[in-house]
Amino acid sequence: MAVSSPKVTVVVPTYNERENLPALAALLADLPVPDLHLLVVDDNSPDGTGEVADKLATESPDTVGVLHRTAKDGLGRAYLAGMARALDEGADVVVQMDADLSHPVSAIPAMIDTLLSQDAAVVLGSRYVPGGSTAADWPWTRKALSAWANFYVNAILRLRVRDATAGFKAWRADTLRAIDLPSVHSNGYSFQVEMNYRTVSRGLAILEVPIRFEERVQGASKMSLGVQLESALTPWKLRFGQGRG
Ligand SMILES: Nc1nc2c(ncn2[C@@H]2O[C@H](COP(=O)(O)OP(=O)(O)O[C@H]3O[C@H](CO)[C@@H](O)[C@H](O)[C@@H]3O)[C@@H](O)[C@H]2O)c(=O)[nH]1
Repeated sequence: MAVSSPKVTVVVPTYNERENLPALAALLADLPVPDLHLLVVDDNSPDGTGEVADKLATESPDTVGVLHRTAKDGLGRAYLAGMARALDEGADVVVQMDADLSHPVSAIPAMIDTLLSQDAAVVLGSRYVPGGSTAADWPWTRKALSAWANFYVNAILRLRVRDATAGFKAWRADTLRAIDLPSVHSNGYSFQVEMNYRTVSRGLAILEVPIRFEERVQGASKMSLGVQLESALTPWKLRFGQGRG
C-alpha cells in the first residue's frame, strides 16, 4: 500500500484513566504525524474518564473522537469497537495502545514508517527483541507472568513472536479487514494473542520493533483472575479450531 500521508487513528481503550488521558492526548498532538486522530473507547468509567474524553473532543473536534459504551466489557471488545469505527472513518493505519503512558508515544512515527515501508501487516512494539525493555519498577510478578505467557503462547501456537501479548501495535487497515474483526472472540489480554494468531494464520507478517514499556504511574491495571484464566485457555481454543476466522 503506497499512502503518502496516511490517515492514522490511534485507538485507546479506557477504564478509569482520567489522570492519564489528557497527558496522552497532548503527547499524541505533538507528534510529527500530519493526519493523526485519537479515538477513545470508554466503558462508562466511574472516575469520569468519559467526560474528560468529551472535553478533549470538544477542544479538538477534528482530531479527537470518543466512543462511549455503557458498561465495562473488556479490553478486547473495546478495541474491536474502536477499530471498526476507525475503519468506517477511513483510517489507513490503526494504532492500538494503552492509555496509561506505559507505551512510548514517541515510537509511533517510526512504527508507522516501518509498517508502510516494509512488507509487514502489523508492527508490534516489543519488549523482548534486542533493544526492548521493561521498566525496572515493573513488579516481578508481572515480569514473571509475562515471560511465562510468552513461552506458553509460543509453545502452543508457534507464533514466533517474542512479545506475543504486547498491546502496542500499528496495523494496516487491510490487515484488520482480512482478520475479520466481528468474529474475534477473545476479550481480555488474550485478545492480543488472538489478533496475532489470525494475522500469522493468513500468512501475513508481524514485525517487532523494540520499545521500552514503563510501569503506569496513575491508576491501576485491570488484570483479574478471569482475564488470566481466559489467557490460559485461549491458545488451546485457537490451536484446536477457533480463531482462524
Ligand atoms: N474500555 C475499556 N478499556 C479497558 C478495559 N480494561 C482495560 N482497559 C484499558 O486498556 C488499557 C490496558 O489496560 P491495563 O489494565 O492497564 O493493562 P495492563 O495490565 O498494563 O496490560 C498491558 O500489558 C499486557 C501485556 O503485558 C497487554 O496484553 C495488555 O493489552 C496491556 O497492554 C488501559 O488503557 C485500560 O484503561 C475495559 O474493560 N474497557
